[in-house]
Amino acid sequence: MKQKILIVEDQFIEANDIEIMLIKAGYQVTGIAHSVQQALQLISQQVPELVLVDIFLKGDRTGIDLAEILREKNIPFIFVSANSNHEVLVAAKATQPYGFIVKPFRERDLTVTLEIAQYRYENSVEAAVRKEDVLTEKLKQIIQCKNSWEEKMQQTAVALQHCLAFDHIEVARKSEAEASYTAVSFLRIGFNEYQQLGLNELQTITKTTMKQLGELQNVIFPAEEAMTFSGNEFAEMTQKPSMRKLIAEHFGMKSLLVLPLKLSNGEIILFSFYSRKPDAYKRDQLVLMKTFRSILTVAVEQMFLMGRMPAAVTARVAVNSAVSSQAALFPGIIGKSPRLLEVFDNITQVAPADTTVLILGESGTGKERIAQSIHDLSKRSKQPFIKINCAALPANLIESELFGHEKGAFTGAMDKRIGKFEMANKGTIFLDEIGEMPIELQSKLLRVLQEKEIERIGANAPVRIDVRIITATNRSLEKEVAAGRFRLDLYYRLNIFPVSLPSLRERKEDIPLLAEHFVNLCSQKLGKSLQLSPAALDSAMDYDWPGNIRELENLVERSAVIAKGELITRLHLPEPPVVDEPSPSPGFEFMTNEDNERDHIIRALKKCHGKVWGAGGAAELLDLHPSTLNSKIKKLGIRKMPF
Ligand SMILES: Nc1ncnc2c1ncn2[C@@H]1O[C@H](COP(=O)(O)OP(=O)(O)OP(=O)(O)O)[C@@H](O)[C@H]1O
Repeated sequence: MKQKILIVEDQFIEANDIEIMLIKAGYQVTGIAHSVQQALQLISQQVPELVLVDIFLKGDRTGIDLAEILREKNIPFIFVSANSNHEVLVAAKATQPYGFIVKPFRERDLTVTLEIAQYRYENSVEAAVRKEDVLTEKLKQIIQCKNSWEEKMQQTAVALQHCLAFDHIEVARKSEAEASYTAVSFLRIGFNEYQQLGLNELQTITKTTMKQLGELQNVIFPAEEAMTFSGNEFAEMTQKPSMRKLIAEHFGMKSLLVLPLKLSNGEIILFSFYSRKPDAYKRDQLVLMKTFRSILTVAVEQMFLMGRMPAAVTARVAVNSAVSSQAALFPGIIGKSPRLLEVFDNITQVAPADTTVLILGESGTGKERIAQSIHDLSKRSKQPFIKINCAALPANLIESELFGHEKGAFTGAMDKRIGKFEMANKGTIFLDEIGEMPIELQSKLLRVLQEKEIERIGANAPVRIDVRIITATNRSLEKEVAAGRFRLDLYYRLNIFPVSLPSLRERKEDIPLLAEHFVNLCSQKLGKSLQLSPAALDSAMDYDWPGNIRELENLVERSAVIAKGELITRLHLPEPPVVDEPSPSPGFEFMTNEDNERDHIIRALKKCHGKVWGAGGAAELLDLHPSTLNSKIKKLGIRKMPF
């Protein structure tokens, strides 16, 4: 039986059309609402399995307002709208819909969108179940090993990290008889690396006396319910002196999720997860943690039976040999910044499943490396990992490259050829620069995703394949969809599990480690023992890195070759960005289109201080692809000069 669907649409005729399409396709329509209020009324009478929501509705509330309520109620929804401008897409996307369908649409578009929604929903449910299974298994192992209480807690923290990302965790115990908590807490300092923070550490780091710390510990917050605090709520909660305020201020934490566990003897164990991201914890994370509550309670209770939590905790850096290190799991991926750790968390979560992954990030941020890691950490690791760059192939070759061809399928097809998809069978295919895939081919890719079969050009029967798909792009696919260059249904199929890679500018704290790594690689290559001078490192920290890690890697290599001795005293960074002055006002003379375009680009470059790529760059401002802008700069002969 297909899903029960509620239609929320204020245009009578359109609502009617949708209803006819749905019924014809075998869906059950629970009702048609013309406003948010009416929709809520209908939902209170019968909960639908999915809601189709128009964005602009009669009344003062929009479909986006309804979407937020639906998320609260855990009811999946799809937007239906004629308006696909970028701002609306961004606002709609923030509500995490299961699909988006643009009017006017055909019956087939609607049914495909519904199928994708179903697939995505099942995937998210399956992901939650998988996380719970993995956590249960890990907790069992932790209980059985003969470690101390703190070690067990640290291992529990590591296990939880894969379910809920955090930068600091505190586990506190409050017995009925006692007025204050005893707590053990860990600050994340690397992937699977935590520093245990006891009162002694806090005293040193925060320059607070033991007496003051004792007083702060006595400020206890009610802990009956699982709750999240972010944004203003977090700021308000951390106004008055307390341990929470101390942690927030000294470690830069910006949001909190608290999860109280009530043990059978009445004691309360309070898990506090802190994150440096202001919006890390929302309803979804809360729901997920609540589902883990019972398995955590049982596990913590058993850990208690084996050893009490110490009243005063001595601090030390907790390094656990039982957990795999970053170097072992992600060889060659350097960095410890919170943004990169978040990426590692995402990868470890998604790698074991067959879920399709979309890697987003500027050029040179390491998308290919990350794709390789996902493959290496998956159960397909012994099978092929096939990469293909959709931007590097001429449009007329991509199809045969991807799907292969039969002998004589087209002029020049002298032999039968196996395509990349077939080569990747049982393994993983990595489609880089997916945003560049020609629209005609996108429907074929969609078919592979839906039917799990491919057809060689010129063949008369499809071939079944079992391939995990990882894609990557440095473009905004939403913008591509809005511009009609990328299929919305394909976007939803690919965007099941997005992993966003930070630019190097967003994780400058990793530059010293990365620079050292590349210097070591050069030393090996050149048979020297190279070092980077502090001044050269400082210049790297000040630079904007539009080309990200690849640019850093290339610059280190170039500077190493140029360096006279073994000390690299200078990184040969590009000259500060400089651009022409726009042409003087034309007065009564007419300007050509070319002059206008030239001036327009120069103004944009000046506004962005000469930056072309990435966030805040001229390409973004002009809504152009950076390489398109670069070729225009060349073509229009825009020269460099100081500004
Ligand atoms: N975290 C990292 N640590 C060390 N080296 C890295 C890291 N990330 C990327 N690199 C190196 O930087 C270079 C660029 O990485 P990669 O090719 O994966 O980037 P990309 O995002 O796929 O680029 P593009 O979008 O241009 O295809 C590679 O040589 C890669 O090995």
